[in-house]
Order: sequence, then C-alpha cells, then structure tokens
Amino acid sequence: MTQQPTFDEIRRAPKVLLHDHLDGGLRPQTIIDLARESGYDRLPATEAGALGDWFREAADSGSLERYLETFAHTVGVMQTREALVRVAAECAQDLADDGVVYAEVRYAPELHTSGGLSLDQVVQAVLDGFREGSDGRGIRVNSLLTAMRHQARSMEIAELAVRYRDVGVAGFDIAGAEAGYPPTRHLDAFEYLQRENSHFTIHAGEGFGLPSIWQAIQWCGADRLGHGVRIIDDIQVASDGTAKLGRLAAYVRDKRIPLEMCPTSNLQTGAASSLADHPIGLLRRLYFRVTVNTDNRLMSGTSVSKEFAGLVDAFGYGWDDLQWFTVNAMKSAFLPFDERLAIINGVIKPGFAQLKWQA
Ligand SMILES: O=c1[nH]cnc2c1ncn2[C@@H]1O[C@H](CO)[C@@H](O)[C@H]1O
Ligand SMILES: [Zn+2]
Repeated sequence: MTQQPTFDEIRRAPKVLLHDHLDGGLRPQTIIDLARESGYDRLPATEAGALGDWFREAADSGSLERYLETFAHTVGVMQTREALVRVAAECAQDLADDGVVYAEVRYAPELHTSGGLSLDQVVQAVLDGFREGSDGRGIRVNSLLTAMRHQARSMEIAELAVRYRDVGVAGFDIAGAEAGYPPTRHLDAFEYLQRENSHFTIHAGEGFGLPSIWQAIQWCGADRLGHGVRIIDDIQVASDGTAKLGRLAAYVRDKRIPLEMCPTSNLQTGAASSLADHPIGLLRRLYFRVTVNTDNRLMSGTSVSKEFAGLVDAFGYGWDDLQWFTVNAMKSAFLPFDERLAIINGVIKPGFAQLKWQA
C-alpha cells in the first residue's frame, strides 16, 4: 500500500488524457511509410529508430518556436484521407495500449488541406480513424479542433467545431507560437463559441507569461488552460513553504480552472528547467486543478504512463496522487456531466481501487 507505483502498474491504471496533439504523436515507422507513399522527400532520417531520435533531439531545443519546426515533417505526410485515418486509428490504439480510457486529441484542420482535402473532409477522416482505432479497446477518443494563433482562420475552425460537436468533436483550442500572438487576436471566435454554449481551451502560459493567461481567461473565457505553467509567476513562496497567491493565481484556483500540464514538453521548450523543479509540484500541493498530459508523444518520447512515472520519481507521488490527477482530468473533460461521472465512478475509481489493493 505504501509502495511507489511501478511503471507496469501505472500502465494498467485507467487514465485520462486532455492535451495530446495528433500531429505530435505519430509512430516513426508510419511517418516513413506515409512519406514513401506520398513522395515526401524531406525526412531527416529514413529508419524508424533514427527518425524517432531525430524528433526528440530536434524538439529538445529550449525554445517553443524551434520545437514547433519539427511538425513540418508530421504535417507534411498527413495530407490525404488515408493518411489521416491511419494516424488517428494508430493514435487511439497507442493510447489504449497505454491504459488511457478517455482522451481528447487535438489537431489543426487548416494544416491538412494542402493535398486538396476540405476542412470537413479532414475532420471526418480523423473521426473515422478514432472510431476505427478505439473499437473494442476500452477507450473513447474525442477530437478538439485547433486554430493556429498566427493565422486568421479561427472563426472558420470554431464554426467547424460547433458543426461536429454531437459526433465526436468535444471542443476548440488555439496553438502555435505564443509570444507576439495573444489570444485576444481571436476574440471573435471565442465570443462565438460562448454564444453557442461550446467549450474551448487555450494554450497559454507556456512560451509567454501571466498576460497571456490573464487574456485567455478574462478576455477570451477559456474553460481550461493548455500548460498554464507560468501561473507560478503569480505565487510567492516564503522560506517556510507558505504560499501567497496573487489575484490571477487565486482566481484560477478558486474557479477550479483546469491546468493541462505537460511536464516533459515543458523541459524541451524551456518552460521548466527540470522535473523536480517543475511548477506542477507546487501547484499540486496548493490544490490547483492540475491534470497530467503528454502534449506530443513523438517529440517527447512519452506517454501518460511515462509522465506519471516521472512524477512518481521526482515528487514521490503515490496512488492517491495519481488518482487525484486522473479524476481532475475526467472532471475537466469536455463531456456532459453524467458521462464524466459514469467514467469516474464506473471505471477510474474501481480501476485504481484494484491496483491499490494489489500493491
Ligand atoms: O506545446 C505546444 N505549444 C503550442 N503549440 C503547439 C504545441 N504542440 C504542438 N503545437 C502546435 O499545434 C499544432 C496542431 O496540433 C501543431 O502543428 C503545432 O504547430
Ligand atoms: Zn500543446
């Protein structure tokens, strides 16, 4: 009971994933296959092991902008219906193999139209892939549609998200380089989504600090924050460990605004310097609504189980902590309340109870 969860036990626990990019989670061999089929000739390596290494190393640059450059190769091979169905199906399979029972996986439809697909065709292909890959595997995967923050198509993408909301699109997001592209550039899209009673999350407080988080919440009305790590800039910790929250940090905690934290990704982009120093330790101690996520499984060589195992090592977390993160994530999902409750009470709690009992 007091033993630390092992990696194998963590893998068997029912987990929830809210922040994972479809174009950041391809299997290296799939990239190679799809590049060959489509004639994409710019891959930096042609052997799966070497290509996986290249992504992890290239993404480990200390800069969000350089990290994002690696997506040219994944997006480059995701331009046909067949490619999108395959990538989405394999994503669902890989998450199920990792023990994920509910996932919201995001991607930017506007990045997948250079082969002639319409935005609707892109969304339909990914929905079909998730359905195919989830079938019979004890996982449910919904889509989040992302708009790129440096582009001007957010209204179109928001409308797309609303159009598909009853058939597997759970919400909307904006992503891309943060500095210089404040979320308020897309205010019309967020106001439209609010009028439609729709859900959205915003990447904020990763490559840029508090003003970005403040805008995302107080101007745009974000339901959740992608990353949100820089919220610690609004928290002062005294030498005796007591913490004083500024007004924004207090608001985020009081309103139970979910933080979609992605520890390994933050180490690569320089948003945190080491796992032991990652703000997740403090934020968990202060009972912010922290969730644990992968961001980009390919670029970070990670999975939800690996993120959990890393946190167990760094902070000594036990089963109760891992269950708390998981229930937090399920409570924060863009699903109807009764469906969230059914997964918490019917899947998560019994699954963790069994593992705790065995440990
Ligand atoms: O951590 C991140 N921060 C900001 N943008 C990101 C991150 N990871 C991926 N993307 C961006 O989101 C797009 C759609 O999935 C990706 O193509 C990438 O440009
Ligand atoms: Zn992200």
